This record gives sequence, structure tokens and C-alpha cells, in this order.
Amino acid sequence: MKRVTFDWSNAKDYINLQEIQAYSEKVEKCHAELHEGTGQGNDFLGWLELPQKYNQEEFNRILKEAKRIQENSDILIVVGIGGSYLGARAVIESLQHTFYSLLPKEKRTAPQILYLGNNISSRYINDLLDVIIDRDVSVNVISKSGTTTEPAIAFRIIKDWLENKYGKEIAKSRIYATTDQQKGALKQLANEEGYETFVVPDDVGGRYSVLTAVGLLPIAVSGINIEELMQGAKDAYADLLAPNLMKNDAYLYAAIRNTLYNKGKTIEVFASYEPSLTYISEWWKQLFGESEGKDGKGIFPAAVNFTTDLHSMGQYVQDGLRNLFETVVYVETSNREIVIEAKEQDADELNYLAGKSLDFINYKALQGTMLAHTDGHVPNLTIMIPELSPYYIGYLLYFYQKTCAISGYLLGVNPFDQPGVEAYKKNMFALLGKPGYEDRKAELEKRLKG
Ligand SMILES: O=P(O)(O)OC[C@H]1O[C@](O)(CO)[C@@H](O)[C@@H]1O
Repeated sequence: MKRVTFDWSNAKDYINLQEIQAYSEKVEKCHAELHEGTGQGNDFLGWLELPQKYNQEEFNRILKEAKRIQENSDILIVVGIGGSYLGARAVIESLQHTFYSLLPKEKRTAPQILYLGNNISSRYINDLLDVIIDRDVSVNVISKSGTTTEPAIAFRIIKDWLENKYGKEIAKSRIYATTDQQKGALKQLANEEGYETFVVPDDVGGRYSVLTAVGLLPIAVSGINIEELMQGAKDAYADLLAPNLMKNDAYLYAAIRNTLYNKGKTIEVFASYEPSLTYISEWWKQLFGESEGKDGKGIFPAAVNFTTDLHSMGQYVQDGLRNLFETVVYVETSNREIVIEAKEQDADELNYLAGKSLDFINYKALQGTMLAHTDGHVPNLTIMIPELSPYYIGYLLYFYQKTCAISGYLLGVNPFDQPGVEAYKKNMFALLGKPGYEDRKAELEKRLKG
């Protein structure tokens, strides 16, 4: 069976083997800290063993409830923000038909998944309410804390909508809550109302939660095989156990990221040639941004879609400030081939491509871009995915989680907390007049008035 692989051969003008191997001892120490649970953030390591140690009873219940939602709903609305929706959306959008909602009805074999509670836009919410009118809807509200403002507002609105449409009792049977096992406002409400509930384990943070019920329920409802997804993650778990970075691609990638960072490459650009990976890059941005961006340190995670963005951001990558490195995530086969045909009239001058597939052309674009960017002093790393399937996406997610944990430890930060996120929340609560924030409100309003 092929694997997801990591290749740094196109960065050799910028880093050498010796520099990477200099990280060996440190990587082995970080590996021990991670696996023995002695490092920073060690109360959030539940994700590490998850692929081979998940709750089978809950997994079976996810499959059962997903089937029920598939039978009684046209649409599942996932209410959540950050790690509480990005993982599910990343997997679903990478594997589902690009234009799923526009497919003829007979080809839509599973409910459509829509996302709410990841912004505070009334336009967005109203637009969503417009399209669900006359459709059968279930809701999966996902919040580990149960108190995050954006999903709480959205849930209040969609709960009312469900109750108006179905009546209170039936509405309850269409709401699924994924939250803390014991505490929090959402857990309390779920108990009172009798919603079917799923658990965000105490020791798994939001951005590491895609392989728990947080990701698995919506993914299963969308018709994606979650057993294959978990199998991919399980194989990645086994493949990425060696403490030696020369035998462990996740650790090699982590060491290279840190080497480049220490040479002033402070921005990593996730570059994909497959539009359906857009939400994988969004998930990746949260994973690495929240994990590493702290204590005045961290690589800034940015993402581009190629070749689309070669006609916008390509100029900057080629020629702008030289603080970037690029990690190309490449899908080897699309499984949906298109071959260019020869035309008698060669008005568009494309006959030289006759007989060539778009996969081939896309790959040549990748190679040409990689050489151009390398010439432009942008070190190029590559992650190759054999094909887009649940198995390889599961493998990729776990690969990134392992890389991120070790990369954070190498950087000397706690990759499992996110203290910086509180600053905006406190200010927003104060400005909105939330009880308990009176002093801050006065101080902020004074500043705003100048
Ligand atoms: O699941 P919750 O508690 O609503 O949190 C959602 C997101 O908010 C954060 O806590 C902070 O933005 C993320 O880490 C998390 O993924």
C-alpha cells in the first residue's frame, strides 16, 4: 500500500543533512516527552493514541445516528467554530463532489452538510435560513466549552427554527450535541432537553479533535467511510512511532520547519494544486497557528491554491520579501481524468498538448513553479498524497498532528494551549456589556473615543 510521503530534496540549496541531523537528539527528547506525557500541555495528549484506542461504543453509535440522519434529513447543519468544525469540513470538502449541492437529486446519496456558528454575520445566517426552508434538517451543535459566543448565538437561532418547523419534541430528536462529557452550558442544555450527545474527550483540544465524534459524526453523515479514515490514521500512527527523525517523516518535517525558521523563513505557505484541499489548508492553519504562534514565536501558516493563486499571490511568492518557504501538498492521481483533444483549427494553440491529461499538465505546472520558486529563494518541501480517499486523508491528518506537536516542542512552546485567543473575547464581552466586565468596558470605551 502506498503512503503519504514527505520530500525535502528541493530544499537542499537552503538546508543540508548535517543541519537537520543536528536536531536528532532534541527530536528524540521531544518524542520521549510526547509519548511519556512529560512535556508541556501533557493533559491534552488524548489525540496521540486515538487512532488505535478510540471508544468503539461511541464509534458504533456515530454510525447508527449518521444513518438515522441520512434517512430523515436533506441537510445536516454543523454548528461550531475553529476545531469544532474545521476538521469535519476539511475531510468532507476534500472527498465530496466539488459541486455536491448542485448534483441532480438522485446522485446526492447523503445529506448536504452546511456550516453555521463560525461567524457573526447576519447575512450569512439569513442566507442559510433561506436555503433550508422546505427541507428536512438535523443539527449537530459542537462546542467543547459549550460557551463559545459564535456557535451559541447560531444555535439559539437554529434551535428556534427547528422548533417552529417541527414542534419542540421532534426538534429535540433532530439535535445532536457534541460537547464535554460532564460540564458546560451545552452539556447542561443537552441533559435538560434530552439530545443525543457525543463526547469531546477532556484530553483532546479542539484543533486535534477531528478523529473524535467532533469530526466523525458530520463526516459519517456526508457518506464518507469513517472506518477507512480511522484506518489511515492508525497506519500513520504506526509509521510515525520511530524516535529517529531519519526514520520518521513527521519528525523530519518538524526539524526542517524549525531549521528554516531559524534561518528567517518565518512564513510557511501551504500550496496545493487541488481546489478540494482548500479546507484541509484552513484546518492546517488553525492546527499550526494556534499551536505554535505564542510567546512571540512561531511560523505564520499561510495557504494558496495553485495554479489559481499563481495569478495573484504568485508574484509575491516569486519576488516579495524572502521570509517564506513553501510546502506543496500534491495529490498524485485525480481518478477523474480529462485528456486534451487535437483540433483541426489550432486557434488557441493548444494542439501541442493533444493527448496529454490534465493531471500531467498540473504536474508540469507544479514542477515549473517549484523550480521558479526555488530560483526565487523559496525553499520547497513536498507532501505527496497517492489519491484523495478517506484512508489517505486520515493518514494526512494524523501526520500533520504529529508533526505539529513535535514542531511545537522543538520551538519551545506548548503546542496544546491557545491563551492568546482570550484577548479578543474579553474585549468583545466587555464592549457588549456582559456582566462581570464593567471595568474593562469603561476602559475600552475611553480608548475607542480616543
Ligand atoms: O469547541 P469550543 O469550545 O466552542 O471552541 C472552539 C474553538 O475555539 C477555540 O477554543 C479558541 O478559538 C479553539 O481552540 C477551538 O477550536
